[in-house]
Amino acid sequence: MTTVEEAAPRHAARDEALAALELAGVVKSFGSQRAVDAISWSVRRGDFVGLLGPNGAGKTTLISMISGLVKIDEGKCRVFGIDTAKDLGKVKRVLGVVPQDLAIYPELSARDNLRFFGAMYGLGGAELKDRTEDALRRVGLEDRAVRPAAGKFSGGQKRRLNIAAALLHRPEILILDEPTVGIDPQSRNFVFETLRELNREGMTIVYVTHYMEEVEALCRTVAIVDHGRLIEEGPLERVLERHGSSLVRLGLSAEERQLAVELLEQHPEVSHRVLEDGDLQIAAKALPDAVALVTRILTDIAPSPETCKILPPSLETVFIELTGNQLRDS
Ligand SMILES: Nc1ncnc2c1ncn2[C@@H]1O[C@H](COP(=O)(O)OP(=O)(O)OP(=O)(O)O)[C@@H](O)[C@H]1O
Repeated sequence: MTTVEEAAPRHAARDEALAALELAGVVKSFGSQRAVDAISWSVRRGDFVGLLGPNGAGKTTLISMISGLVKIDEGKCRVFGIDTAKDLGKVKRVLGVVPQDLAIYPELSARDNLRFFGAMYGLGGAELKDRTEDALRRVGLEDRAVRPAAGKFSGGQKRRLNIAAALLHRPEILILDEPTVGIDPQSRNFVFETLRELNREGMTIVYVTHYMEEVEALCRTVAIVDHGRLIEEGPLERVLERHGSSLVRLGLSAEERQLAVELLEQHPEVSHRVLEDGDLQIAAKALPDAVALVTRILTDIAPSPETCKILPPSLETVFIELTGNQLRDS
């Protein structure tokens, strides 16, 4: 039997300069809706990238195109230089995907699940045994290898098993779609540590989520999608520097808001915007600028606002500044 390593594309391992992932003008429509709208994006080899966006932004569609589950309407996708439209078989040997939906057999033990998935990748004998045990160790399920059946696992344990299944063929790039939705804190920590370890060993990781704090905790690079478009990307620190304003949100009456807007219009050093819910949002690169104006609003115009919220620069304020919305459903 040909092992996965024997069959892996040698050029992918040789050429260090190759991007792990390259998308060029990728489009996917469902009926009249463009779920993915001309996304061009590149992921460096060895990077740990957070792909961040609200529900419905197009994240799952995008990764389904990368893994060949969904056909690309327009554009090109390459994984380590291999075109997914031309040679999906080779792509699958270097790509691991952990889907949002669990793909495990509930009546089988964790070990038997992994042996089954490993056999599907063409693994067998001692190699399959070693890799199964390694995958169980990495996700912290060694003591649950035999009992109970996977169907009796907690939600977090099932997700960890799902991750283990994607590691068996030792992919060079791993894409995880919302791997921590609905899991307990212990499993979440395990998932985080597993991913950090894999990345330290050189695996490129794309972590898809709508939890900004997870991207801040884990990733070096961030890509933000909204309404099917890539609206920002780059090293986390640089993105925070570029857009990470301090924000103040004030809940005011219509009359107070009108007076506050008139005051703010005289101060171009801070930007302002009336949000969909009627709150007034004030953004400034330098927090003292915002505080000085907010203090004037609170003393002269609205001594008792309904709400007053201050947000220091974070991915949340980046997202709000870029889209005018909070990350929905987060
Ligand atoms: N098979 C499909 N048929 C029709 N519309 C679809 C299909 N798959 C996705 N969509 C639509 O495309 C848009 C993007 O969906 P997608 O699942 O890619 O977003 P997402 O960012 O992954 O969101 P979530 O975090 O909720 O999974 C949504 O409006 C969704 O309803």
